[in-house]
Amino acid sequence: MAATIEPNGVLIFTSRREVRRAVFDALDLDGDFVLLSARDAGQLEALLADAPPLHVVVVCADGSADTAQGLRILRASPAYAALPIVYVVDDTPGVAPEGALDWLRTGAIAAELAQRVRAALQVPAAPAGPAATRSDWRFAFDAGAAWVVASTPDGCILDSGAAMERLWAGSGPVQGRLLSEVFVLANGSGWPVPDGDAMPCLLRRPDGGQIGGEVDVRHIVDHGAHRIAVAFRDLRTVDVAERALSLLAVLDACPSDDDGMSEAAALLADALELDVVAVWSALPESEAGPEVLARIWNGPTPVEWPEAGDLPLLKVCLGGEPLVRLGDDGDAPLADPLVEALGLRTYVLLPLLDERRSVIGAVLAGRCRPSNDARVLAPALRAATARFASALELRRAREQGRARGLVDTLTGLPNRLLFNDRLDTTIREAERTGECFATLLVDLDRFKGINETLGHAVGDQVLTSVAKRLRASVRASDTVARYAGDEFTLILRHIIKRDDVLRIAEKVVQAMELPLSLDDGSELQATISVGISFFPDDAVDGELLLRHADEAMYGAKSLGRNNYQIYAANVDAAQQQQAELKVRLRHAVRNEELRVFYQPQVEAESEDIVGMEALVRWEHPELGMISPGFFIPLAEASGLIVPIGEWVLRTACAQARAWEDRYGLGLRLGVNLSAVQLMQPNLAAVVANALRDTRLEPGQLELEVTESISVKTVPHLVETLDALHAMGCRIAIDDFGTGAASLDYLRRLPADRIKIDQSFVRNIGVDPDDEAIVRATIDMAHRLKRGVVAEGVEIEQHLHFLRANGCDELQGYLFCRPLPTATFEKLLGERERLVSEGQAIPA
Ligand SMILES: Nc1nc2c(ncn2[C@@H]2O[C@@H]3COP(=O)(O)O[C@H]4[C@@H](O)[C@H](n5cnc6c(=O)[nH]c(N)nc65)O[C@@H]4COP(=O)(O)O[C@H]3[C@H]2O)c(=O)[nH]1
Repeated sequence: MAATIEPNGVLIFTSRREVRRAVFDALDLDGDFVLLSARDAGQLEALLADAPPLHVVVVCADGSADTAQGLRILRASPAYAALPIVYVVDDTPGVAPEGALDWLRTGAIAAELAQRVRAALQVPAAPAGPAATRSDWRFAFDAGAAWVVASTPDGCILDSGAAMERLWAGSGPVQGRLLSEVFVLANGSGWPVPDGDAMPCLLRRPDGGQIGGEVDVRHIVDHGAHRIAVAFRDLRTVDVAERALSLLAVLDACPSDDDGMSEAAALLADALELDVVAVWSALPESEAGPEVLARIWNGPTPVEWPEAGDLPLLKVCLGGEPLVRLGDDGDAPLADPLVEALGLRTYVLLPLLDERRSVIGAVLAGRCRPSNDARVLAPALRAATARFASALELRRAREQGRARGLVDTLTGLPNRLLFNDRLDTTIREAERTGECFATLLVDLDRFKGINETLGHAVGDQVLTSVAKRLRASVRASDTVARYAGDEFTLILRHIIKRDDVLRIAEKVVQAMELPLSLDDGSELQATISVGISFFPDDAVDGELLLRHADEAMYGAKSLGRNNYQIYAANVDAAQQQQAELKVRLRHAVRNEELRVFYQPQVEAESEDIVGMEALVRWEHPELGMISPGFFIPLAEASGLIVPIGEWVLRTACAQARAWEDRYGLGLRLGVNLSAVQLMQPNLAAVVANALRDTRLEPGQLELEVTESISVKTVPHLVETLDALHAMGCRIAIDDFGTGAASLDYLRRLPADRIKIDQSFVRNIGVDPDDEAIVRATIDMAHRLKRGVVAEGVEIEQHLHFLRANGCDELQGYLFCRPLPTATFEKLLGERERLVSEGQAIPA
């Protein structure tokens, strides 16, 4: 008989619930580990008293007194003193926790922890006492930096990283040298210097070679000894394009008003070490002459600026000609009072062009010394110029009056210019916050025909009504703009799941279903085609996002109009893959490739588990775990959802019964029913058989019916659900609030509970409209004597809001992700253990 391999005991010690949860999720997938957790030193002590077999400890190095106390308890126990510890540290660089065998940042738990714990298991137990291993200096620096560590105060280099060895290569060991021999600080300071970042510095090699760069310096304590850690960044590797791009990103963060323009000019001057940056606006039709909008002068002495109208170079540039002078060589420059007054030896004067390529201003960048960095200067300035030009155009539009310039007079919606500005702002924010959003391009089908046959007045009425319906289909925080003629553009913010956007797109298309009423009392049926692209998946710049949405919109048109399509980089390939998967899915049940995961639902006040939702997964042999969000629609389209749904129901009921027999908690089991299943005349019999065969109490089974299923499209929906209800099963309305008929649903269906859709929960703290919907939904459900579960509870803020507003139960990543059967079982086991010990129940 093969020997069974005992799982390794891993102790997780942290008071931070989100870290505990992440560690649990990362380690508890394959059953290799038995996990124990302690939140504080007291709990740790109680746990160790039972002498559980432990092999590795994962500790969150939060610097707290309680963590230090816990570590002392661990080290004081002879059985555990030599256990390897893997530390989890926050994402900012810090100092190595004493005695760390290994460490990782919190952000890397999911990707790296299991591997590091396995590696730690291979390390022979170290003798108790302070670690004698070589220190790991990655704590002090970003990964990949070329670092050295020196003693203090003499600055003798004791240790160095691989990147440093590479820079030093072929020149003997760097250890033993003095910091002052190796690093020459540009400001002339001698070593040691205080802590600091990005200090310009030369790395001097014994072969005489010098490398220009920067150093970050940290004074750290390692095992009680004071050290200086120095990280060197080789600036030779900074590529031209990268510098231009990062400059552009900085400039982009400036607002597009006059202050923003001065801010951008100052940033440009700093980044490129320019002595002067000036921006002029010049309207071709204006008699007033060029107007200075921003003027940065970093030159040695104050100067008197000549009148803009008297500058020959500016005049040439405003005529559309760029002027570049990078040193004293070449033809004698055109005499210019400004160049002379400022003493410029290097300058670039570029025209600013609007979208129609008309000159609307000029930008001057210059230095009082010759330049040898034209490769950086030219592209960086070109990038900056585009930014100044669009700010200038926007400013001009604002000057012309908000009503005329930025808002479309017919529909009252933002126009193209304002939309582009909002899109840029949204991109900048999203880059900072990591938010995902969608861009929709909406085109009226056959609008040209309406305009030509019924006249422009009717065309205008159609556009106005469509604008109103679009505005009404989305949230107040979303943008709807009239982009051009019959084209509208939308930005849908804070998107987590693509499905959320598809739902809104569906709503937008459906919003046109009712005919539009015209002024003369007649009616007209309009339809629209919608293209969707996603930031950042499809593109990270506004122009490309719109281009992709446009392509998708043409895809919708070619599919017969009156529908929406998502941008797909390669539509054919995606369709081909779907067709192949459909074939494969046919055999998934037989091949035992489907799995049921379970996600706990907890009582809002106590956070104790009261139920679970069964969620199917497809473990494709080559593609790995496939989400139901992807394959359930395929299964529905091919009718395969009927056998798959029945398999999920039977598997989950049998499991719920087994847990009931073992733990007796009366947990409720939620199982999703799709519209196709609800259309089967024998559904009630299928459910009854599953309950009979598995011996699960009908009252423990909750069938979840999504709100998007329409009473109209599923014949006998009410009767079917009534029959299931009469059997004793509970009915929950899933995704509540996302459809058009929420109230109607509640009144007509025998629902016991509603599940607030996660798109609303996610916007708690983000969108007051959605908060109001959540509050109203809870209130309405309670008035109608229905229970409420909130889905997608991810952060403490969601929890507090939902609790404060009386939501009964909660489900979401904050408490637990959907878990495979074995892991869920461990969760129940852990709960039982804590309850039997009289301890608080794990959240
Ligand atoms: N972002 C986020 N998501 C959270 C959080 N908590 C739970 N979720 C996810 O939200 C979904 C909840 O299920 P659903 O609304 O019924 O939505 C389900 C359901 O409509 C469908 N589905 C899953 N299993 C079945 C099934 O057996 N039969 C049918 N007909 N549909 C199923 O697929 C959908 C997606 O399932 P999953 O991918 O498992 O996604 C699950 C779950 O993993 C959270 O805090 N944040």
